[in-house]
Amino acid sequence: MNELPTLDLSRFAGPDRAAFLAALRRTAREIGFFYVTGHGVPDDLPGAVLDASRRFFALPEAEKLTVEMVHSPHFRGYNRPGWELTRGKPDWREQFDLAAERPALPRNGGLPAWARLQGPNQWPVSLPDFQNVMLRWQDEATALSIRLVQAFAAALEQPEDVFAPIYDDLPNQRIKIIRYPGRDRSEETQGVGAHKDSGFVTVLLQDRERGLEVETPDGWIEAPPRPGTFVINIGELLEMASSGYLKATMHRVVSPPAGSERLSVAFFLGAKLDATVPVLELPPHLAAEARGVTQDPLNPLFMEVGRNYLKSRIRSHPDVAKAHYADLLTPEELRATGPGSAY
Ligand SMILES: O=C(O)CCC(=O)C(=O)O
Ligand SMILES: [Fe+2]
Repeated sequence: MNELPTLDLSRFAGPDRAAFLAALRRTAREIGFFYVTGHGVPDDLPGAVLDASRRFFALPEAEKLTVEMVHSPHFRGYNRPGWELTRGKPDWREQFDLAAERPALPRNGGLPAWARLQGPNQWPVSLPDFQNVMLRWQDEATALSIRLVQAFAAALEQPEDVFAPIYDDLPNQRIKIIRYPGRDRSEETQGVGAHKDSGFVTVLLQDRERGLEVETPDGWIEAPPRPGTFVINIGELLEMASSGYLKATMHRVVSPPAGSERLSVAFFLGAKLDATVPVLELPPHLAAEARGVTQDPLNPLFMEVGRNYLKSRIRSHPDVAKAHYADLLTPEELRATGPGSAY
């Protein structure tokens, strides 16, 4: 196999549903990554989201730094290239993170530490349309992701809404707008290091430049942009809930060549922060094919959604952790300085 399969989600509601679910089940178990068509997202939206993203990155650095992530206990805002780490190594991408727009909870209300993740976004003041476009994308991508989660549930012969109790009302959405600057081939090429995503599913919108790579049983393959599609991948939450039937797959981005750049916008659907991941009871013929969850000692997984999510945010953003979660860090973590001070 040297390219990702393409699945037409509109078949989920059509006469062809059983064949669609069989293809989805096989793809989800073997690769965990695919292109989706028939997704129902309005035609104008992907282009508008990419245009707004391009305008954001074109702002003067001083302005981008007014919304730098370190100002936000909720891990929202801008990171300079090199300021996010994957497995302790800097990713060469600048990015802007936003999530569900909700009020911050009181810090000393006896709530668990992950409750600090909820809160408002930071918005760039000189781009008044940016917020509208991004929140519209958040709504559309949430609807698409929930539809996909329903399809995965159906593919595993569960009720479609089996996961609704852990995403209803307050799903944990996140959008990451990303620009990968070009780099000379003699330099490091980590745009973003190999990782799995943590939530239910990820919906990825790519501009024109390639760079995304996906680990398959036959080795790493490229997942170049294809107009009219999104790249979908399964996160660790669905892998845990399905005892490893649905596969959370490693992926990475290689920096584009010097003189070019790559833009992408990733949407992540996570469960409610106060939820615990349920373990589905699979029918025997599917349970026999489930591979079990792979635990990585460098990245322990927790079934409590808020705890798991806060762990990954703290590991990725040591500067934000020091500014807002110092009470959770060890003296050694607190002493470390600068973006490269991985722990
Ligand atoms: O930019 C991309 O294509 C992928 C980004 C990604 O995997 C992530 O941010 O989790
Ligand atoms: Fe990812």
